[in-house]
Order: sequence, then C-alpha cells, then structure tokens
Amino acid sequence: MLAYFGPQGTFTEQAARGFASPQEELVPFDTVPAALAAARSGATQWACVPVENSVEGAVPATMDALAEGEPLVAVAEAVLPVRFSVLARPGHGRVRTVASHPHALAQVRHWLAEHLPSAEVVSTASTAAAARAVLNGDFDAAVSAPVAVRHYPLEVLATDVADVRDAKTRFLVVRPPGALPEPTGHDRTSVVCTAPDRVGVLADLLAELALRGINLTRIESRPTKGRLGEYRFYIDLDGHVSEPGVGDALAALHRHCPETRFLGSYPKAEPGGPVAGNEEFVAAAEWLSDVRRGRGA
Ligand SMILES: O=C(O)C(=O)Cc1ccccc1
Repeated sequence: MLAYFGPQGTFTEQAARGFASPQEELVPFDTVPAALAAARSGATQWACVPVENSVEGAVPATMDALAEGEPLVAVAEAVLPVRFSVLARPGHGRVRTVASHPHALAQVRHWLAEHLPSAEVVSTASTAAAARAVLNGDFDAAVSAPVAVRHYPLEVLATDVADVRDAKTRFLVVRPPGALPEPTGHDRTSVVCTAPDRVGVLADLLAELALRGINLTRIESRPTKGRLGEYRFYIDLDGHVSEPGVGDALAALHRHCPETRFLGSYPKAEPGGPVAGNEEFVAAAEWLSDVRRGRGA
C-alpha cells in the first residue's frame, strides 16, 4: 500500500501512480503529515509527497514533517511538469471565488488577474480539495491538476494554465529506514542538519562538499520552531551515500552538526549534473588501507 497526499486527483496521485505497480493499492490522505504518518505507523509501506516546485520552492509541510518525528528515508523521486486546469460546476454563474493549493495559486496569479480579476482567491489543502469543494458548492472554481476532472464531474473552463511555462514539481517516495536503493551512478542524497549556533557553521558544511568535489543541488533553511534564529539546513547533493566521497562528506557534516538526519540516497528522476570523481576516492581509500596494514607507502 502506498499513501499519498490526496484526495484523489492531486498531482501527487499522478506522481504516486508512476511509482506504483498496477496491483499496488494507493491510499489518499488529506494532508502531507497524515500521509507520512501512515508510512511511519506501518499502515502503508510507502508515502508519496510533494517536496519542491521550480516556481514556488519548497513545500514547507513536507520539509517540517521529514525533519521531525520518526525518521523516514526517500527511496525514489519523480519530477512532473505542472500545468493547471480551471474547473467549475456545470451551468455555473459568475465566478466569484476561485480556490486551490497555495503553490498552484502562486503559479497562476497572472492568469487569474487577466481572466478572473474580480474573483476572491482562497487557499485549500490541495488542488483536488479545491475541486471537491467546488463540487460541494463551497467555491465557484478550482485550479486543479488535469486528472481531477476524472474524479469530480466538473466543467473545464481552461486547460494548460501556467504563468511560467515548464514549471515542475518534485515528489518523494519515503518509507521507514531499511535497505538503501542500490547506487545507479545518477543518484541524489538528501540530509537535514540542525545548525549549532556558532560562527561559520554553514560555510563549514559547504566547504566539506566543495573540497570533495560534491555538487550541491539544493540548500534550504527552515526555522526549527524552537528558538528564534535556530535553523535547519536541508541539503541535496549529487551522489549516493555508499560512494566513499559522499559517505566521507556526510560524516563530516555530522561532525559539524551532530543533529544530522539522513533523508535518503535514491536515483535522480532527471539524470544529469557533474558526478564527483568516485574512482579517486576509492583509490585513495585503498591506498590508505594498504598504508595502515603496512603494505603500502
Ligand atoms: O495539491 C496537489 O495537487 C499537490 O499534489 C500539491 C501540488 C500543488 C501545486 C503544484 C504541484 C503540487
């Protein structure tokens, strides 16, 4: 069973269908924390959640829920293009209210200003929650994933709506810690480090990656919600924890930030980006091991 951020008809459902085998049961949850809780408790084996968008950035609910509570580890990612459909009840009158997930609304602001300038814009928990609410008569229109019309009998007012062409959203499939996916040569590793309050800690973290030739693909900070000024750094980098250079770098991050949580090493959805010179790390580790055993110099 695979939990996903629902209800039925979200972009996340679309992403989850890409991972799941045809016989896998997909179970919708109305919030990201609820989908993750299902995987944590063992009610489902996995959970699929949105993590970031190329236009709006991180999905805070996912970031916070992965850094807190029982650990979960990503085993796969998916990147989906996002274009929206605007849906309304058949035979609707003037559109006075339009609803969607905040990430969706942020990506259609110009379209709304041009086509529905007087409509009140309302945030909902997800794009599909907005479609469901339109069906229930709570709002007049929803900005939804194109698949939503398969689940909710609504009229399509517009398709292919997006202020920014080629916007993409990245999703993760997570599960409790277990055997890691095998390295593929095009992997990503995610960690979250809670930074101790000292001078230069962020520079130290970045230097550990740079001096090993490791490509940082993302860094985000979020408050820990404990003390003002206390932050977590979410770091994504190219490579797999089983590679010596990446493993070395993660150990170094842990030395700087004892509160470092491993969030997974998994194949990248879109291969590319420089790969660190793994062979040099392997050769250096073998050389060191020989030296230590008195077999080399
Ligand atoms: O609400 C959804 O459909 C989601 O899966 C989250 C989301 C919202 C906006 C763009 C991409 C994903």
